[in-house]
Formats: sequence, structure tokens, C-alpha cells
Amino acid sequence: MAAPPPSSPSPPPAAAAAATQQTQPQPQPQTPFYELVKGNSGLEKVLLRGTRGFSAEVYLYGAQVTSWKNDHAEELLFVSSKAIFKPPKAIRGGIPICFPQFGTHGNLEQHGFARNRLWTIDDNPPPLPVNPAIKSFVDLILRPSDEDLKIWPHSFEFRLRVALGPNGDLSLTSRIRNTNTDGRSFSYTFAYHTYFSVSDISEVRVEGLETMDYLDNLKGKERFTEQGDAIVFESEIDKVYLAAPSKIAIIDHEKKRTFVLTKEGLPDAVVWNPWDKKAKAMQDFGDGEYKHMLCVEPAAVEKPITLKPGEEWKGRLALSAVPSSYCSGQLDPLKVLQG
Ligand SMILES: O=P(O)(O)OC[C@H]1O[C@@H](O)[C@H](O)[C@@H](O)[C@@H]1O
Repeated sequence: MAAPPPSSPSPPPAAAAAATQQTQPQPQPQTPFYELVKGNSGLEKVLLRGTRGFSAEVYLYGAQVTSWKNDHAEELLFVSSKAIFKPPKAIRGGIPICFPQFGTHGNLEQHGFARNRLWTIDDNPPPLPVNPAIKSFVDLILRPSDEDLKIWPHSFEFRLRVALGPNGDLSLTSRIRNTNTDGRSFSYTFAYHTYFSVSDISEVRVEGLETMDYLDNLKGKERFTEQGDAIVFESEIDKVYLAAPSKIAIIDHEKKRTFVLTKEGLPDAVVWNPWDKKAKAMQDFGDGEYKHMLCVEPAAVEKPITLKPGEEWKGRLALSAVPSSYCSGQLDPLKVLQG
């Protein structure tokens, strides 16, 4: 498949078609890195197609990844059957982006406004070093509107690259730049609010967060230290693990699948499952769906990130899904996390 270099992605098909009509002789259409199509409620979404059938989808609304499939066309992310694809509600599932505020750590609406704004495709992003084997990616950008500036009075450019690697790995790279012209710094908290699809929450364990300190959102953000072994799930959980390791594994015993999450620039990791009572209280979430999802969210929560004018921050999440034969202690979690 012939593709242009990663720093200059092809225009979307409509733009490519218009360009083709004006030039003589007609060039061969390039294979685009992505395709722009209509999704739910007429909202536009980007399709990324990798080798061997790997795929991903990203809505321009929220720059939200809503699908990531492996080479057996199995969905790896959870999206609620009751998700609402209509502004101003954020889409329930996939990978919402929490910016410029995580949760209630500030005066803005819960999780900030980036997840319910319309982003645009950035056809000419500043170069970003990438693996040359990556042929399928898209760059999106968000700048604040006049309305946004009233609620958060800072000028910024938020660039997100979503890329599908040759082995089906999914990566999200955020670059946030302070473009204030009045000399003011700004601070923000952030999360990739990743909803993983799991067979049954009672069959899942998370490796890498044991012995970590955490803030418990269910206990007024009080600080505790995680005890014992890997994390298993028997009730509601809403914890912000502090200074978590760069690799975390989510092991789904029943599916025999391990998600490996690698994070850069994001010290914390939030773990959330609403369990039965909160599930029933959410209008865009099915009553029993808490059994089939788990959020593990690379984040910067405890220490907000501060940028001076002209400064840029980068935060990256890479996800892979690997078969695992974990069954009563066969898998050495250290091999997953360090291997
Ligand atoms: O319903 P929302 O705004 O998408 O938030 C869902 C959950 O997101 C998690 O990240 C938070 O830690 C929880 O406290 C919150 O309930």
C-alpha cells in the first residue's frame, strides 16, 4: 500500500476528489491514512484501517475513539448500548479525553469540556516522530471557542494523533500548547478515560498498581495505600493511583486476553467501575453493563500540569491486546509488565 510520509497525511476523500478534478493529467489517488464517514446521529467519524483487519474509529465529537478491533474483528473497547451521540452529552465509552480538568478537581464541568467539543482534522500538524511502519493515523485539533474562553480563559492548541500500529496497537498522542498572548501560564489536569471491554468484571485483575498510594473518590479523595496482591473487583471502585508505573496490565481470565497499557507523561492512573447501583442511575449506561467494562485511565490528576506561554506538553497512551493463558497463577505478571 503506497502511502505518503507520516508527517503529511492525505486529505480526506472529499478533498482528495476535489483536487483530482482540477489537475491534468489526473494523478493516481493516494491511499488515505483514514476515511471520514457519517456515524451515529450524523456525527462524523474517522475510520482507521490497519493490516490484517485491525481497525479503529474516532468521532470528531470529543476526538473520541469509540472502536478498536483486533484481527478477528473483536471489539476491544466498551461503548454502552445506551450511549448518547448528541452534544452536549459526552459519548459513554471508548476513550473520552478529560481536559482541562479531570473529574471534579476544579470549577469546570466534570472532566472538562474537550470531550464534548467538535474537533477538526489537522491536515498539517507539526512533525511528530513516529514509527515508519504506522500507515494508519489521523491528527485532530481543538482550539477554544469564544464561549470556551469565557469558562476557561486560556488560549491553547490541543493536537491529538490517533494511530493504529502494524500489530494492531492503538496509540493516542496529545500535544497541548499554551498560546496565550498575555504572558499567562495555565494549569490543567488530564485523563484518557479508557473503557476496556471485558468478559466479566469478576474474571478480571489489574497488575501494576499493587502497593501504590491512591486517592479514593468514594471516600472524599482521602489518601490510602493499596494492600496485597493485584486488584480484583467485587464492588464499586473509583480510585486515582498516584505515580503509577508506566505499564499496567488488565488480565481477562475468561477471554484469555491481556491488555497492556503503556503511558508517558501521565503519572497517575484512575480505575473506575460504577457497579450496579450507580449503573442504574446513569441514563446512558445499561443496568448490567458494569459487568462488561473497566476503566483504567492514564492521567495527570494529583499534580496539575503547568505550561508557560509557548510551552508544549506531550502525553501518550499505547494499548495492545495480547492473548494470555492466565489460569490460576500460570502467568507471571512481571513478564507482561516488563517483557
Ligand atoms: O459520568 P462521567 O462524567 O463520564 O464520569 C464517569 C466517572 O469517571 C471516572 O473517571 C471518575 O473517577 C468517576 O468519579 C466518574 O463517575
